[in-house]
Amino acid sequence: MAIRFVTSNEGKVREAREYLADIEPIEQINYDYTEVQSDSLEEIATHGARETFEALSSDEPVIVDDTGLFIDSLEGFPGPYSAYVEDTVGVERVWRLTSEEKNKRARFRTVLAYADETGTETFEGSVAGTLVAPRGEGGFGYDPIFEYNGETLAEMDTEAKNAISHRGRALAEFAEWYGERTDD
Ligand SMILES: O=c1[nH]c(=O)c2ncn([C@@H]3O[C@H](COP(=O)(O)OP(=O)(O)OP(=O)(O)O)[C@@H](O)[C@H]3O)c2[nH]1
Ligand SMILES: [Mg+2]
Repeated sequence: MAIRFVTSNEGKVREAREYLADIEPIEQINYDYTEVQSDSLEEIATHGARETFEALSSDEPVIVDDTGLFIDSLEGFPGPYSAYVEDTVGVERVWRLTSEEKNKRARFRTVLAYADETGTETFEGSVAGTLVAPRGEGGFGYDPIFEYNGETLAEMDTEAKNAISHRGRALAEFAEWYGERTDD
């Protein structure tokens, strides 16, 4: 049975497909679920997945991915507001905000929520890295300013990014759980 990935972000879908291709087909759908006002990615993703599953008549399970960039020197900003901050001030200015700070550490976190008729489950992944001046053409979002092991996420191909990324780790957890569950 296909899994419906509820998102407007094609980069997320590309990464999920690369990872889950052998498990289930991933179908992208747009559904404007309520983004609850919360500083918890888990709460936002769980509500989104549940609401979407209940609203659509099909039995096919849904997943929602809520991601944030948490910058140490800015007390975790933009965190759950990462999409809003990218759309308003943009990635380049987020870099400039932190370029003067001594501590350039940041962390990406993804919470993936899965919902079907039996309930909702969440899976989490995170990666720590260093903020740098933008480099690379791949990826999306904040990828060009986030360096891991000498390379920005935008300098990696999808497979290399998935192997170390917040989303890749959440997808790995999900795939393990989903595999065990469909075995029996
Ligand atoms: O450098 C990045 N590497 C990533 O792997 C990544 N994943 C998400 N993001 C960005 O973080 C915000 C998440 O917001 P978000 O979870 O609400 O997603 P979104 O609004 O883009 O799509 P949707 O799924 O909500 O429709 C948005 O600004 C995304 O561009 C990333 N940036
Ligand atoms: Mg969003």
